[in-house]
Amino acid sequence: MPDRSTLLRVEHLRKVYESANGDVEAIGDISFTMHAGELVCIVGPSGCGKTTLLKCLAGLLRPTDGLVEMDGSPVTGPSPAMAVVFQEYGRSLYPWLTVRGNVELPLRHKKLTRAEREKLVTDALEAVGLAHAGRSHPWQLSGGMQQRVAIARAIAYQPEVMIMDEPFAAVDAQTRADLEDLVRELHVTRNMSIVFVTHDIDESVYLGERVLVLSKSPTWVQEDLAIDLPSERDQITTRALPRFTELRTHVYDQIQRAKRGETVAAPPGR
Ligand SMILES: Nc1ncnc2c1ncn2[C@@H]1O[C@H](COP(=O)(O)OP(=O)(O)OP(=O)(O)O)[C@@H](O)[C@H]1O
Repeated sequence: MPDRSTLLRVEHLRKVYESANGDVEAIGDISFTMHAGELVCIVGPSGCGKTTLLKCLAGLLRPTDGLVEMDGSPVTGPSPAMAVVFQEYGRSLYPWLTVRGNVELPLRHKKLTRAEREKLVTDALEAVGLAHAGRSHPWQLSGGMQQRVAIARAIAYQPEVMIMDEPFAAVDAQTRADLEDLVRELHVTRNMSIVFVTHDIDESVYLGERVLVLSKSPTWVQEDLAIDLPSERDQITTRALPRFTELRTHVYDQIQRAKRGETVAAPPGR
């Protein structure tokens, strides 16, 4: 049985950017919790504050108000319990290091023996199907393979939660499908807890056990939708299920409402 204890708690999170041209209230009031072993997707209209939310979760940005808690402790900065995978894999990998070197780099901050580091790197590269590519350099690999390296680096770090910000937006459709299946596999076989931000509605329904639909900015959680599809998913049969169509139509409709600024449920505390 997966552990369903509370892993991440977000309470009345608010973020206002201050700038010379005036303040921008990106996040209005967001609250939700996530259990260990869950895969939660976050979608919303363009510019609604998805990246801002993710940066607050990862401790890369300080909220204006509210609380992010990981395992019951406030997140006040980047935490070893979290690993972030960004869309721009090209910029997140070091071209002068080999694939193994890139995956190993963050582990140097952990108190591990060389043998332990080697084992974690080998295991992570196997998990993403790149056991054969350890001696290559990132620039010798396709975009999809480079993103696999970035995912391997996150896995090797053994975070309690992997946070992914539109990680497949820059790859072609076939590669994207393969990478989606990799994320499902990591979640199912390794019980990995994953927060996955995407602008792609079908992707959110295909991957998630829950989909949080955000309102337009200043953002709140317009809907927290349970995705009641079978845990075993594949690109052809799952996407052909009538329930898949119902769920993606529902999320699409919610996002259209969000864009129009229609209040579907009362924003908490507003
Ligand atoms: N550093 C900043 N200073 C001022 N305003 C900002 C800053 N970063 C983001 N914003 C504003 O905050 C709001 C939310 O931006 P954010 O990038 O978090 O949204 P997003 O949903 O990730 O966008 P996209 O759909 O384009 O990926 C937008 O109005 C944006 O212009």
